[in-house]
Amino acid sequence: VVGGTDSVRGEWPWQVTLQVKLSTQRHLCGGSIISNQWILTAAHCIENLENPNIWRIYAGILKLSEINEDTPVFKVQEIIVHPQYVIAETGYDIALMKLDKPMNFTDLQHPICLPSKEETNTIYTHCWVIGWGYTKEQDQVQDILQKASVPLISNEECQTRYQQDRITDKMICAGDRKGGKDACKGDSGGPLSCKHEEIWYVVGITSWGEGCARPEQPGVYTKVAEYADWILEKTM
Ligand SMILES: O=C1CSc2cc(C(=O)N[C@@H](Cc3ccccc3)C(=O)NCCc3cc(Cl)ccc3-n3cnnn3)ccc2N1
Repeated sequence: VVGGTDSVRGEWPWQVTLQVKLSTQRHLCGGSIISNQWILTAAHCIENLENPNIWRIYAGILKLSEINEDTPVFKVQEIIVHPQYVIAETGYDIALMKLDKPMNFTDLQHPICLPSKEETNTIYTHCWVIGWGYTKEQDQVQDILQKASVPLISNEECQTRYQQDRITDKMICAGDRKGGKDACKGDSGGPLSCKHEEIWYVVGITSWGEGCARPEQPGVYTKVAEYADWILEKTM
């Protein structure tokens, strides 16, 4: 996250770190707890990594350095990638991971609400991008979970910022016109979390953008409300 600050332990209890164990193990993407056995993330995180056995998921984490062999870890039983996904820039950048065992909810790890498809016209005014990603375009993954508040922008304005791409109604954009706050490498798959009438919703999934926090280049997120039916169909 560019332009963010350190989160407090327990501030984003739905945020998980999705890690890949090959010769070494490393944080690759963020994800959101949406039920005791399902994690919501981005389809692009799974590209060429479709084997469920290489994934390790950690919940209730503030600092990546707190993870060690004794840290409770979840393995993945099943990965479901949206069938229409090709690349992030053309949308359908959404995937589900089924945990190998149901998670016990605690103050530090519990789900975020899914927006319902009727809520595709709710005006969210209190949205945050969260992650362990870079804090500038050339950087490294951060130890402490970062947070930055970002304003949602209209698809019409977002389309003017991305003339080479089609900003569809299943995408949602966020960022200040002057730049300065945004997701960046390592944040993708994580939630764009918005508080509405005292309840938090995963309004977006961190997907793509032209650079990080550049002026007039907002972050582009998968609009979760547009996939409510798909998510329920796959997880119920
Ligand atoms: O230990 C390490 C060091 S290197 C490293 C890189 C990445 C990475 O590139 N992630 C990409 C996505 C990705 C995931 C898996 C494989 C390949 C790529 C990302 O987050 N991409 C974020 C995309 C993005 C989204 C928004 Cl909303 C706004 C701006 C951007 N960015 C534009 N340019 N950079 N970020 C993830 C984990 C990593 N772990």
